[in-house]
Amino acid sequence: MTKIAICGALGRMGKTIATLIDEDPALEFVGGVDVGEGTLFGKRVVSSDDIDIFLAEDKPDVLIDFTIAGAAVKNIQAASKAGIAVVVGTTGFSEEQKEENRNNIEGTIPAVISTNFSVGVNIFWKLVREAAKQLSDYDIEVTEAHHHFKKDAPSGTAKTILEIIKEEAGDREEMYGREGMVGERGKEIGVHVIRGGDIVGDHSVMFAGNNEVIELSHRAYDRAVFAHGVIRSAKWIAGKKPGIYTMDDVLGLSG
Ligand SMILES: NC(=O)C1=CN([C@@H]2O[C@H](COP(=O)(O)OP(=O)(O)OC[C@H]3O[C@@H](n4cnc5c(N)ncnc54)[C@H](O)[C@@H]3O)[C@@H](O)[C@H]2O)C=CC1
Ligand SMILES: O=C(O)C1=N[C@H](C(=O)O)C[C@H](O)C1
Repeated sequence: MTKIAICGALGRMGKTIATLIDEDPALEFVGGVDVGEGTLFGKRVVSSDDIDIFLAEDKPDVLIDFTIAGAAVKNIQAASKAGIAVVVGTTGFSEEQKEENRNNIEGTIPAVISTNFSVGVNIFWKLVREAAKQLSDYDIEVTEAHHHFKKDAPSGTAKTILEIIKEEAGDREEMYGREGMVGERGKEIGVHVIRGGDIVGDHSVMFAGNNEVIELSHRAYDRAVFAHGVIRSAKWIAGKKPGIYTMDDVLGLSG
């Protein structure tokens, strides 16, 4: 039985993940951490100030983090001190925060970190990579849409898409929206962010050439698609060697 705790337990993703853990006979939900205290599936959710004592007392095998970037850095540090594996879905990290996470993880604990835990998105990224490689001279535009509560922009998934395109189609400037006399299009990647309603998560990449357009897109209809990937990762990471792993490792798609 793998014991799991969740940081951000009372949030949208936290509750979705806890529901799947509760239904899984191979997993035990031991409780969580959030800004305020509470309960979830009969287990305590403690204040983030008490994370060290919570980890020492409840001893999860895996700590899952879906919070905000600044909080996630501290939570990963706490897991590292306690020697607990982590699965991190939080997005919006700065380069400095990513470096801090690497320092806390490498050589100390195993971690799966992904900007998107949906299996579909992980395959979508591979399709984007192939298209960017083959159509490196086409004009490329990335669009993402999310619910109106989302704090970071562009989404972590869109940032991963931008990294992939730059790796395959050459380093290009990002152009966030366009307004006024913008002149002829340059060697850039247009980036467009939509926020509204309860959109779970849409991403699309357009490759526009002469007389043809190819568009690849992914739409999540339910947060359960992310949560299922998180559960798969939590089962996979328990007992692994220290280091940072990706969903490619979890899904056996590396190499
Ligand atoms: N990688 C992936 O597949 C996915 C990533 N996300 C990311 O996960 C994060 C959370 O998303 P949602 O659940 O929609 O947000 P949310 O706002 O519903 O939940 C975040 C929770 O974290 C709590 N929190 C804030 N500071 C904390 C701290 N110091 N310690 C513990 N808890 C703290 C908040 O009170 C809240 O309950 C975002 O960064 C989002 O982009 C969301 C969906 C999928
Ligand atoms: O905040 C969200 O909701 C989501 N965040 C992730 C991101 O920033 O890419 C993944 C998903 O799109 C939902």
